[in-house]
Amino acid sequence: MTVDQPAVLTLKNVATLVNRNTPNETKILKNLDLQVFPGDFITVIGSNGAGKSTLFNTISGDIVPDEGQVLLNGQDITHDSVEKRTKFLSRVFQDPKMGTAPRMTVAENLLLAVKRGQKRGLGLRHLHANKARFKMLAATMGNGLAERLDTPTENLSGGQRQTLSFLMATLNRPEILLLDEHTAALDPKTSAGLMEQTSKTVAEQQLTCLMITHHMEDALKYGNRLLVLHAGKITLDVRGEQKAQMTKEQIMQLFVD
Ligand SMILES: Nc1ncnc2c1ncn2[C@@H]1O[C@H](COP(=O)(O)OP(=O)(O)OP(=O)(O)O)[C@@H](O)[C@H]1O
Repeated sequence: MTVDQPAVLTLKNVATLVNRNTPNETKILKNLDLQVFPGDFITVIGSNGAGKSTLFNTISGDIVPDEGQVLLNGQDITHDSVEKRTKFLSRVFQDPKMGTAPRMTVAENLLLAVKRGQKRGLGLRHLHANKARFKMLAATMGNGLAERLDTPTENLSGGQRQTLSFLMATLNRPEILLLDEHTAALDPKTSAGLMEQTSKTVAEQQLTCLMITHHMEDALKYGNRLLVLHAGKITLDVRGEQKAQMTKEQIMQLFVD
């Protein structure tokens, strides 16, 4: 992470309303400002309903904010569609079923990920040419995925499927990677394995990444920066040594307060 470089992603005074112009109108994100710098690995925590998913939906383009702007490398992308943003942004969701096409094999899914954002698509005939690379990539995950390249993803375990989603999301080195509780649906051992792999990939590729988690330990252990969201506002934003010094108890206290 380099704060002396210009921000990759900027949220300027972003506000999101629901039930607009009704008596139930509520502001979810409350004029939020955020600058994400190249190589930032930000863990995002907050109680249920704090606005974490709304924040990610705003970054991904699923939600257009009612006020404020979203900028990528200084360019206004506030009104750019989700599809347009897939050129620079990848997201992995909590549900292992979300990131992959179930009837397609592991290799075919990986080919889809390679094709993403390219003007001219790669035909399935390119599968063979990419097989060796896919096998090598899958082998780095160390969970048997490399032996299942020709298996439809619906026949994979949840852990393997989520690992594949993660691989697909990082294959083309996205400028921004959003991890939306991506290990929450996995058993503790599998979850820990994917978290280690995540940390390794983010470091190796020097990715800029935001990760929502409800695991305090993971929020503290991983990343260079920690955000706490509460009632639509960022109530804590620490990085580097300051983050490293934080304890679980201090974070819990923030939630109580
Ligand atoms: N379309 C909507 N209509 C009404 N309220 C909404 C809508 N979308 C979100 N909310 C409310 O906005 C608040 C923030 O929701 P959001 O899903 O962003 O929180 P979160 O921090 O991701 O929560 P969780 O940890 O439970 O996933 C919640 O109180 C939620 O009920």
